[in-house]
Amino acid sequence: MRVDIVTIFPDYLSPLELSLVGRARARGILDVHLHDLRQWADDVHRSVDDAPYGGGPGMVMRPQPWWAALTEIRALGAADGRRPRIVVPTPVGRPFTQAYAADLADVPWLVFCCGRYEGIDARVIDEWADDEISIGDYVLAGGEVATLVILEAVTRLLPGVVGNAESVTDDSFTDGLLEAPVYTRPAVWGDREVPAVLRSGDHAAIGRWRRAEALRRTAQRRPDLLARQDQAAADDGSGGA
Ligand SMILES: NC(=O)c1ccno1
Repeated sequence: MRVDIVTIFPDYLSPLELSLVGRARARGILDVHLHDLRQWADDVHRSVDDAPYGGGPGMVMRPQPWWAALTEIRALGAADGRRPRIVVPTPVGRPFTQAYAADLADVPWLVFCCGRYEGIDARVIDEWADDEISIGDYVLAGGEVATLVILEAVTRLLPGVVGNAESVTDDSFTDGLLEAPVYTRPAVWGDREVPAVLRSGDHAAIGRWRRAEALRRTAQRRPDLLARQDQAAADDGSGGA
């Protein structure tokens, strides 16, 4: 997978050199290119923002640098007919979910546009954005942190990135539920003991316990996920969660 990231703060993306994503890059599974938006700004001051039409607080990112940047980046694929999927992280986007991450993990070329200030001129979004994605109902100072979140969730789904493929398929949300609690040694820690079933060696019972705990946790913390499962089950005629 190729990933291009356009930002006015390339250093904000330095965590992409570390850990899981860093290892995926070192192994050639992920090919990341960072671009400073200012290199495309057409004025001597390399300005990327201007006052908003209609007034209001803050500044808006100008269309010219983004148009030039995305035109040049998209042209990289022209020779062999490749076209990137262009993603804009924004609080007004579609909610990012595990399913969305799985969708993006199948895309060979992603381009992330990291907005700043009050956002990017709407004409850029209208023309260029394939996806506007929100990682949650809150506002960040820019799209860089959201890009890191999205990229980590996507990268761990790429073949060969996570050693034990099962740890990906057993993730929270993969089956629509929150994951069951996890434990490791020692069996007793203070006055707290690991549930006996997990030390029983009875894999069928352990599977039942984990499913029951996942359902309990999901009902307690995210009843909306259960409602979504029930609706999906009703739609395809199978039983509920
Ligand atoms: N909530 C978000 O995804 C976001 C992206 C940029 N600012 O906020």
